Amino acid sequence: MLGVYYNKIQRNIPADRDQLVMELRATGWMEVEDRDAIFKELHFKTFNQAFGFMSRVALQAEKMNHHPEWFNVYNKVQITLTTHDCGGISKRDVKMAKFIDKIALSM
Ligand SMILES: C[C@H](O)[C@H](O)[C@H]1CNC2=NC(N)=NC(=O)C2=N1
Repeated sequence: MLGVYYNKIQRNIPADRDQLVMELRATGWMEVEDRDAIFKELHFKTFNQAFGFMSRVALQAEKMNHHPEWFNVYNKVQITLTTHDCGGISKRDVKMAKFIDKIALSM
């Protein structure tokens, strides 16, 4: 099952990929221009909230063995998601993006 799980969302199945990326776009994610990855910028009220959010995402990332590339300054967190093993966006990234959205809403 690991093979399936890690599968890149193929560019040659545009309908599937477009559907998933469209759903993510609706929640503020965008496709990165120069690599196959998705990106989102989140703003919190305080550094404490931003870091609290990051802590919860970090625990989930470790559980999934799927870690975000991220950058934090005070209350702002920029996140890029991609899958090294397949060199692009996979279902793991979609799962992580949805988790991130859920946690951000709960902060
Ligand atoms: C060797 C290790 O399993 C891999 O590098 C894991 C760790 N974290 C990861 N994180 C992300 N975002 N993508 C990966 O493909 C990935 N793979």
